[in-house]
Amino acid sequence: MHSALSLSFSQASLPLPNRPLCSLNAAPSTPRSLRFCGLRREAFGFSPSKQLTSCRFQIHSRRIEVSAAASSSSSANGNGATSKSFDYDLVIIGAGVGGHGAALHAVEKGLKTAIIEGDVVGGTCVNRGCVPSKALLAVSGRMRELQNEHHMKAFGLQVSAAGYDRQGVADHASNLATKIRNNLTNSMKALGVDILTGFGSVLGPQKVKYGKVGFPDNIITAKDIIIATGSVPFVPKGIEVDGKTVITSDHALKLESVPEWIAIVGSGYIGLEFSDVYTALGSEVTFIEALDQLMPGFDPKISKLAQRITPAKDGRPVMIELIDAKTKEPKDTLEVDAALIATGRAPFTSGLGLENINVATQRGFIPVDERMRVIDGNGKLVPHLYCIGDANGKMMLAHAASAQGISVVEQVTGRDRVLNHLSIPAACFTHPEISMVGLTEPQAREKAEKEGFKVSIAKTSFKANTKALAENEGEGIAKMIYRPDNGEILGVHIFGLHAADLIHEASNAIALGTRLQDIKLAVHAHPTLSEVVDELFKAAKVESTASTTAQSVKVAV
Ligand SMILES: Cc1cc2nc3c(=O)[nH]c(=O)nc-3n(C[C@H](O)[C@H](O)[C@H](O)COP(=O)(O)OP(=O)(O)OC[C@H]3O[C@@H](n4cnc5c(N)ncnc54)[C@H](O)[C@@H]3O)c2cc1C
Ligand SMILES: NC(=O)c1ccc[n+]([C@@H]2O[C@H](COP(=O)([O-])OP(=O)(O)OC[C@H]3O[C@@H](n4cnc5c(N)ncnc54)[C@H](O)[C@@H]3O)[C@@H](O)[C@H]2O)c1
Repeated sequence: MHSALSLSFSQASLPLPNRPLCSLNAAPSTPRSLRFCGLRREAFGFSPSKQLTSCRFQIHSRRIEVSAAASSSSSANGNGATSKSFDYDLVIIGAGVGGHGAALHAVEKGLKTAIIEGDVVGGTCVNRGCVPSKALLAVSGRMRELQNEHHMKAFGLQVSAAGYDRQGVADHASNLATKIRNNLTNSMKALGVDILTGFGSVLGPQKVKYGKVGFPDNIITAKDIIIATGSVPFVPKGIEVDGKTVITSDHALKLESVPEWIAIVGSGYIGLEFSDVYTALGSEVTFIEALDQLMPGFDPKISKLAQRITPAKDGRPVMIELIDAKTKEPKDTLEVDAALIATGRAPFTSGLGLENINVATQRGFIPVDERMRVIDGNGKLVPHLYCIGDANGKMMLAHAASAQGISVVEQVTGRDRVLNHLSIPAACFTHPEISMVGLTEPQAREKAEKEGFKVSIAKTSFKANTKALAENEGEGIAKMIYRPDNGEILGVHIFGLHAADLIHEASNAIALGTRLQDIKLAVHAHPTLSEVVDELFKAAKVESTASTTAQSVKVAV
């Protein structure tokens, strides 16, 4: 498998420590225009700016700061009584979406639960991730539509020049983050989860301390402990982030400026979503990607299509070779107004006291088994200790963190549950959206070759979908990879209007083991976008000897 695929969307996106920018060699077969030592320029939007400012790089490391004195809220109704020997049944370190999901489920299961937070409730997703970025993307979607005269005319609409107030857009993002943060906090308080403020660490088996620097530590015991400490932006060595001209997503989400020309280093989720925002607000965006293709984690068909229609004002993406792959000679210097470093996320696991329980991290990630149980330095499971979310690196997505938390609570309350990560959907909220679940085609073919089964592909487009056409959004495709011998869905990839919502029919089918020969008989309302997925299922050619879901798969109840 090509190394690019190891950074798959459906797998952990490992940051690449100590990897200098542009240090990767492209595959020898790569065409000349793509042969660069991992550095490629792709300009979308306006033609290159003439007036450019050099970026200065400085090293900056980020630490979570304890924001408030250690305190505990009183336990209200709903939070169960613990067994006598422990302060709590469950203590969670980190109140991001993973910790929050686990806490709510724990209370539902009757566990006396506490959650320790060293910064603000909601973690990355709510404060510096999913939530504010989707608010910015909601604005970029509308801007795109209003700016697209052709699109508007096709509806018979006339719109005068669209404009925006930068601070107003920024406020929309920060207001939404505040609102969701309050919702999260209130939901835990209402159920009686004790929210303990301070930096938490593991003192020993079933023992945790938390507190603020300079204050005495609070020590609590728990029958089970979940580490859910998340991640921070990963910045490759040698790049200095100043928060103004060289920024990470933490800064970009505040939208303190809209640079005329911005280089985005890394073409993963963050790079793509911010390119959507910046281009809609008038910036020229240039991608710099270390691997030999843009969007290396996506199914190749989808990434090709997405690149082709990434909005470009002049319709011509510019591609410039910067460094020779073989000689490593610099070919060009890129001078831009700002650079967004979107090269992955690093786990935030330092200071957790892992040495007290003989746990060694792997590139910062906490090693866990398929049940999120922490593995120690001797390869043994640490009793009563779990790690969920970005900190274990299995799948750096908000809903994956939460689902892992729920699966841990299920286990500690006596119901064994192994989460199928191949059934967890992912979506990139660009315009149009991109979504996926399961394997990409190259991954599926590799697996098929190893395990000796056949792979088939079904494709449909949005072009014939009535709802999409009514919206003048006929550009888009859906692709499914499946086994013709038994009707198993291996992967689904959608690119088009509301792709992020459409993927769930496929992800639920994978999670429940539903086979194509059954789901293709299900009925979809007309006219809806979900008919795109219906068509995809109906297009599958499953061998007549394949048994139905009920006979072939045991669905857990
Ligand atoms: C720009 C951006 C956009 C994103 N968009 C999406 C999206 O649209 N959809 C999606 O699914 N995912 C998205 N993600 C990813 C998502 O935010 C993460 O996968 C998710 O937040 C991980 O949740 P978590 O609970 O593991 O960690 P986090 O959300 O990072 O939370 C960890 C919490 O633990 C606290 N903490 C850390 N150490 C300690 C300690 N020792 N003691 C006490 N507290 C501690 C932190 O302060 C933090 O509050 C996005 C990420 C970014 C950066
Ligand atoms: N919509 C969403 O669900 C969403 C949105 C944003 C972020 N996220 C999550 O946040 C995580 C971080 O996102 P991300 O986009 O930073 O990471 P990513 O892993 O998705 O993409 C990083 C990209 O940077 C490239 N890269 C790495 N080092 C480089 C270097 N030195 N020079 C040039 N390119 C380099 C990689 O090849 C890769 O293409 C992701 O794992 C994702 O799960 C999810």
